[in-house]
Amino acid sequence: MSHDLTLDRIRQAPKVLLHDHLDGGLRPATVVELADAAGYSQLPTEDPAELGAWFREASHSGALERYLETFRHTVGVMQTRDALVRVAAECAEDLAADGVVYAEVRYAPEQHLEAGLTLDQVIEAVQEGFELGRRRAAEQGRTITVGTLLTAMRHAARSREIAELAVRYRDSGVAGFDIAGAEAGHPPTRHLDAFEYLRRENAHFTIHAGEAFGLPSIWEALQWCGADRLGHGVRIVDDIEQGADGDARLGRLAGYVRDKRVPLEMCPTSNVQTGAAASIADHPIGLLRRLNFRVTVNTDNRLQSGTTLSAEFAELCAAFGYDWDDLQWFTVNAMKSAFLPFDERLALINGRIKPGFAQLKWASR
Ligand SMILES: O=c1[nH]cnc2c1ncn2[C@@H]1O[C@H](CO)[C@@H](O)[C@H]1O
Ligand SMILES: [Zn+2]
Repeated sequence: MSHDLTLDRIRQAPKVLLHDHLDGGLRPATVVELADAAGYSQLPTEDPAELGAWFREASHSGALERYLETFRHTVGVMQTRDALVRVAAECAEDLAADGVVYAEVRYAPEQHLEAGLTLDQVIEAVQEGFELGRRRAAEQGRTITVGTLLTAMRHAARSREIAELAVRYRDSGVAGFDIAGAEAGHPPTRHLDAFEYLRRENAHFTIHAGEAFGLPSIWEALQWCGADRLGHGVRIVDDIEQGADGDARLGRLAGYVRDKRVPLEMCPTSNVQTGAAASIADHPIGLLRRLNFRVTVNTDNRLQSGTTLSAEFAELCAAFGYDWDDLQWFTVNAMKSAFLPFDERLALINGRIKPGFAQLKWASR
């Protein structure tokens, strides 16, 4: 690793985040305060530092299903308008403080109805929170653009309804759609009507696929559902054969993913926690980057992983020796893959990302 790629310097780089869950990114202290306000008594501890450590440990179980159990506490305290506004505002502020200039943050509106909010009220509260956070960040000299992705839970049956909301709110801050939740036993084709509807509406969507389940999940997400991007997609390496000579041979599906430049939303720490990768050093991102797949780097759940986008990059630099050019490559990949109009993507690449990295490279000559 080049010695100047410290966490502090990486924070200064203008970064792009495509895969981050709103209910996986609360500050531990906020979880405690919201639980207190709502009379939620199921937290394992009320000490913020201990709670942060608890989330990291409980999420490091080697299984996605166990990892997802921790969300009962965050979703549990995100049931009122005020809570949703606060969590979204803090999310925008925290991402901006980490140097993120463009983010797409996802959440499942259907999980926030327990205290009587309607789906529309949930979406409007979250949008209001992001606008508040954006303004607070701007007051501190940090410009961030945040879009949201509406997630439908893959074990449930509301995907068509949520997809319709993603279309209805697309001019009010919603950038796209996603499905999440336990992957094994819940193939994306169960939600085909939602995806077909979105395609007819010229809308964008990503699908969590190839995380806890392998190639069939990726194949369905792309060839049956028509996903624009893959959430994780790590298991695409199962379709790549590495010869003793160091040569890689791509199967049909891996070849398709690379040829079509399908964006992979990779989340290294999360993948180690759920067992999708043995360690950061063993993470398929090393191979996929070498083979020039359209790889992007993401946080998934900052609370459960105790991470930030800068920290994910720092880990990758330590494991794979990445330099500023690599970090810029991941960032431009992400910006190119965003669910944002082409002219706005280009403006961020040329107006913020390239000048920002040029400055960092210049300073570390
Ligand atoms: O990595 C993941 N894989 C699959 N589902 C996830 C992951 N991270 C979070 N969620 C699920 O998405 C919901 C909405 O944000 C969360 O409540 C959690 O259940
Ligand atoms: Zn995710």
